[in-house]
Amino acid sequence: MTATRVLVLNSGSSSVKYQLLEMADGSRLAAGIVERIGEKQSRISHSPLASGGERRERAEEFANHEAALRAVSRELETDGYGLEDPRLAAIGHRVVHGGQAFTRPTLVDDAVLAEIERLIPLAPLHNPANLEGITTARTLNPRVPQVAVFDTAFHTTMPEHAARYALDAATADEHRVRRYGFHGTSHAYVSRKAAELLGKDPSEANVIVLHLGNGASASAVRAGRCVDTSMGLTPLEGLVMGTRSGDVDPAVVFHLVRVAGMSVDGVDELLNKRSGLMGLCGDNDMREIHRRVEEGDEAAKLAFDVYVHRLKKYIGAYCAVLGRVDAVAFTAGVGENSAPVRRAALEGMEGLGLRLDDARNEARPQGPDSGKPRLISPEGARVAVAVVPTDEELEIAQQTYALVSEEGPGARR
Ligand SMILES: Nc1ncnc2c1ncn2[C@@H]1O[C@H](COP(=O)(O)OP(=O)(O)O)[C@@H](O)[C@H]1O
Ligand SMILES: CC(=O)OP(=O)(O)O
Ligand SMILES: [Mg+2]
Repeated sequence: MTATRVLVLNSGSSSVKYQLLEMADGSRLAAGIVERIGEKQSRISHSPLASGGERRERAEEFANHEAALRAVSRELETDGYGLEDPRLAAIGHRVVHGGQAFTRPTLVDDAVLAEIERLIPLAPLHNPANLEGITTARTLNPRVPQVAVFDTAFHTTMPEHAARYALDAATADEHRVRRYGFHGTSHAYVSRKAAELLGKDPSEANVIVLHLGNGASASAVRAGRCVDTSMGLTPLEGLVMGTRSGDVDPAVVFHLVRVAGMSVDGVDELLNKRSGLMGLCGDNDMREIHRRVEEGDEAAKLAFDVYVHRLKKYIGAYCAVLGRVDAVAFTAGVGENSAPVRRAALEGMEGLGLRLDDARNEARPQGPDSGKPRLISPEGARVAVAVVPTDEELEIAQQTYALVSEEGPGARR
């Protein structure tokens, strides 16, 4: 029996999203999410897609990622897709921080695990969860290859002048302080899809990708290679996010420590978890912010305006970095669904060739078209503006499968 299936695990700080894909035809066999890991009301929601069976949802206390993954394994087993299934070719894991060491998908061994662990200080919210996902998956099936696909990998092509902070060089080198960038799997996938939508080869297209989810980042992609991105040493720099501040004057930190008497950990927590949209108006969900703006809520309006102003600045910056822009692609939860954010972000940018067709921007394609990339700029616009739904799980599965197919049975350990 040939092994043609890939299980993808995306372990976040408090959730695990997973998908089982059949690579022979690209179909999804099962998918689900475990949420609120470590809390009393954690829950699992599992959809057996291939059989068309009902979604199964259940509340259960999952103390950690190991318990969550064991539950995922049991759900898959119930559908006849146990982790011991010989049709499983590999398990692909999203790993957020790969530092400079990892520039491509990598077969996991003890040395790879040690390096992911060494990078924890640079991604304290994400890498520990990714590690626990990998070690648990290895325990559940020690024979199937485990592949790590890094958020940072796509950004390793950034030129040194974009990756460097203007800091004392010896200190920066000693402590690996540089800009790494994140969400790379999404930026890679979406920039390629945007080129395809224009009927171009990725090597011919310059694309600005705006990945606007809970975490948010922008990238400038020239001829299929990333040349700049908004996240830096950690996923805190750049755009305004759900709970993260994005760019601030670094002296804000000294001020809060020296004058406000906060601890360094306190400031870290403030900037990562109590800032962004949440900090400005008490809500991190863009849908809720739209609702409050409609009602005339001023704090929500200010949060929306700060979010959009930052976004606009990065779009302008990346027009300058790229010189010629073929497409601007909006993606992830906010980018794919919020017509008001897209409209406000591009307002007044006609001078840069950026225009929207309002009817296209407001349209909400249903059914099989809902997941497809679509243009929202008018016919004949100098720069194409597009909504391109991201699919990090599919991209991780394809990169994982390509690696184990290349390596052949020797990849098995
Ligand atoms: N219809 C919508 N309008 C505006 N924002 C939306 C809509 N649907 C989802 N979102 C926003 O998308 C965000 C989550 O994006 P997502 O890409 O799923 O995040 P992540 O994968 O980082 O958890 C939330 O802030 C949510 O408010
Ligand atoms: C790197 C990052 O910010 O990831 P997420 O958006 O999943 O939090
Ligand atoms: Mg996401």
